[in-house]
Amino acid sequence: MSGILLADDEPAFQRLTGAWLRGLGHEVRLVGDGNAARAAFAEAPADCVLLDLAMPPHHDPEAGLALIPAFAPAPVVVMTGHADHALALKAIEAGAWDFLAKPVDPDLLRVVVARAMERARLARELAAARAQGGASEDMGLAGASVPMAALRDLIRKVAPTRLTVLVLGPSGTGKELVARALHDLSPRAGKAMVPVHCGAIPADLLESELFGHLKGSFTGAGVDRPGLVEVASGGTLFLDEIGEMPAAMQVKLLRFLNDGSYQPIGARAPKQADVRIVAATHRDLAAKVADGSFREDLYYRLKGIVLRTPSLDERPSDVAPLAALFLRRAADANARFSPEGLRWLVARDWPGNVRELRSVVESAAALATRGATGLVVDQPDLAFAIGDPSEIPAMADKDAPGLMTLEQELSALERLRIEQALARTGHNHTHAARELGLSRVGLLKKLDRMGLR
Ligand SMILES: Nc1ncnc2c1ncn2[C@@H]1O[C@H](COP(=O)(O)OP(=O)(O)OP(=O)(O)O)[C@@H](O)[C@H]1O
Repeated sequence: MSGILLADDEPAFQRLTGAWLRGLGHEVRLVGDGNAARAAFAEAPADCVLLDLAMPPHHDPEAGLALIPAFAPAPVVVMTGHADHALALKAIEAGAWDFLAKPVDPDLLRVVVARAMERARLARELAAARAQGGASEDMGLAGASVPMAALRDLIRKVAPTRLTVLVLGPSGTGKELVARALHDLSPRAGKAMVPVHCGAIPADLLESELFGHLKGSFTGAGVDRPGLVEVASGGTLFLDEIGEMPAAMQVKLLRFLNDGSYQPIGARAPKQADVRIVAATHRDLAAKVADGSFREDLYYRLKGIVLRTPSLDERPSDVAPLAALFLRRAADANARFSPEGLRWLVARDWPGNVRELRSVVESAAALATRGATGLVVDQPDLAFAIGDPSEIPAMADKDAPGLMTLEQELSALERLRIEQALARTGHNHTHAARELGLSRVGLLKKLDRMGLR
């Protein structure tokens, strides 16, 4: 059984929300308290868990927070009272995937659940691919170009060691996939690989996130919580966006790298963990060292082994095979590009690299027409997916610039900017909203208005 597990103690909310989600085609199981939720999940995991934080038997949000890890690896969406922003933040810190304020807006619920289900689907696909091929020949890193083959060779050499690795390369070039491959090809493959996005966690939470805390060590620390280094024990800790790590944490990380010791917040004695560190950034770390925002000693400690992920314009021969791979994954084995579509893909620049290519191909696959021989993705589908009206024959009229009113032109521009931000951020609404200077809710409203959700 998969689908959604909805845990909430209000019968009316359960009934209405359950019915709404079922109406959207999801399978939904309903439970009314924390213990039942844990038991239901243990019996049959769900793709996504919707969790009210203050349920019987404790009616205590801290107890609700403590439940979250029991649902791993399913994404957990917590539901909190309207004014409970601090609680929502704690829930995210405790590993929740997203949160919804009550009363829950049904449209927001639909989007949040769709995102969570998508994540679960990707995790399943990945697990299936791994189970099929173990560490497959291309290690999940597609591309036959010379730089990619060289990168895979290096990964094969470095993976079995326990050396710290720094992965450098532009955004969207597969740095996280490299970390994953290093882990999967190492003797640590049976243990966890724990990714931490150093830039996404507020500076004052990062220490507790990484090293854990003891109950009562700061306001809100209601229970002892192990840090991610402990969760990753025996495995790999992937520190993404290491360049964003606050200065105070850099010192503590250096100590951990040097002798494997760390101190949970509130603990009297240091602890030890056996963790391999893989760090990554798209930033110029040397420049950060020069301007004083990154510690030189940590930089040299990390820089022992550096792997570089090449941008797509350094390996144009990979564009077509990667696009074909993403299209097969998004649709089916018979899906293909029209010759014009393929030419367009290969001829353009991909500043957002593989992430952008993947997102454009996936959106275009959803828009494309299915003919007798299968799905054919044509150039206008791709141009529309990338949000460039000037490249869509039906919309572009370069000889008649006066045809669009100012309002039409502005809304086309607005749509273009939004679609580009979505493509760049892999359809992450929070990141796209930040990039556009909008609130997440503001962005979602615009997406609704434009029919883009
Ligand atoms: N060589 C590749 N083969 C298949 N998929 C790839 C490849 N490179 C990147 N991708 C896909 O592109 C997307 C971005 O990859 P990833 O998150 O690893 O990039 P990144 O370099 O870590 O980006 P950022 O610096 O923004 O965190 C993911 O969906 C990933 O699966």
